[in-house]
Amino acid sequence: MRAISPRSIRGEFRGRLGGFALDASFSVPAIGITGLFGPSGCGKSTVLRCLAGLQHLPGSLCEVDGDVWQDDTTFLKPHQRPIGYVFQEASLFQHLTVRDNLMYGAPKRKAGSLPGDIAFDEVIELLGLARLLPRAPRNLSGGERQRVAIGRALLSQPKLLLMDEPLSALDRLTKDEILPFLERLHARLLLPVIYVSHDMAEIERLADHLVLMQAGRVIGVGPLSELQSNPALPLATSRDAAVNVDATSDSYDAAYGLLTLRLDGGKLLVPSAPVPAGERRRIRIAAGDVSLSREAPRETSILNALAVRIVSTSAIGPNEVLVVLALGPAGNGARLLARVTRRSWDQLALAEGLDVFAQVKGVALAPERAISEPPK
Ligand SMILES: Nc1ncnc2c1ncn2[C@@H]1O[C@H](COP(=O)(O)OP(=O)(O)OP(=O)(O)O)[C@@H](O)[C@H]1O
Repeated sequence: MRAISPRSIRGEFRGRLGGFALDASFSVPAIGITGLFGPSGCGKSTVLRCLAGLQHLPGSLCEVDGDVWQDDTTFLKPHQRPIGYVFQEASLFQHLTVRDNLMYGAPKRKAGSLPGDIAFDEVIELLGLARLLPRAPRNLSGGERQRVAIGRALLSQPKLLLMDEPLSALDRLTKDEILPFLERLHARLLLPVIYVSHDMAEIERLADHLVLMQAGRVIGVGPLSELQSNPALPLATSRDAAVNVDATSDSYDAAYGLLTLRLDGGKLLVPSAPVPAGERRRIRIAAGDVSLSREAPRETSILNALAVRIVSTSAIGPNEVLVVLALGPAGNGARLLARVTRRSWDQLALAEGLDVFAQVKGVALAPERAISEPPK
């Protein structure tokens, strides 16, 4: 008998849709946000529709947190699956107020009355909806409409929230307005989310885990930073390759406006407004902002020079080398990427396994983000 894994979301979806062949298998933790990422047409929305039961591919498997939604003998219809679904464009009922839209689809019991329920007031507060409650949908901006759609999905008390490119219909400014709301949801709610996007910037801000797709297949599954630093995957070799690392704020130097962040295997100094000690923040370090040196750099204006070990290398084109680095003197801390010229690689006689120094020219600190605890 096949073991059902609690606290995980498992999908094995196979089949043909017209000329498109899907063969996508993954297992991710049933906590936090899992990004489903890949180029247009690779099958992301189809996988989401399979999870929702909107697409039935016989012979497939779907298990969520210990419950079987699909196997050889079971196929739960969409309304039998405890899911919330947020689409690209919010489809609100025009004849209902925002309050009534929010309560549409909510279970008849009082929200918050069962353990694990998301309370009405909490949703209103998290999504900043209080002043919108009496309004009609036609009097809302695109961003406000999408926040209401997210609130409505949450109040249906789902076990899994599916979001299909929820920001892609919005302009840049509106996206930036909504992202902090999504980050707050992520920090405060335990609800697992599968988040489809083809915008890596969104994935980098929100996702804990990633399912990477290409042409109907899953080509990588795992924690975001692991996939970002895997040279066999296209994220690491792309022009704007970067690694996102979760760090903890340490001391703050008010005289220079510099925050010390602790990360697995090292410390970084980042220009920042004051941040209380002990706060978890996500940082982004681009491969192009990391250079290597054999000696500990002295008399340099670069704030951060970290002891690292060279884990692996691969050529990118004829004149560049992608270097995977591990922080810490023992080379077992957080991973970073560096992109150096082949000439520098040869001149410095760099090699895999060597202990060197990584000079980090720029670190982007996420504006404000409490990171949910990783699964036990
Ligand atoms: N019911 C269907 N019949 C035939 N082909 C389909 C059907 N549903 C999806 N497809 C095809 O499957 C492929 C994957 O579509 P899907 O919408 O899942 O991709 P996607 O990765 O979400 O793309 P995008 O980012 O552009 O939304 C596409 O080529 C699409 O035309």
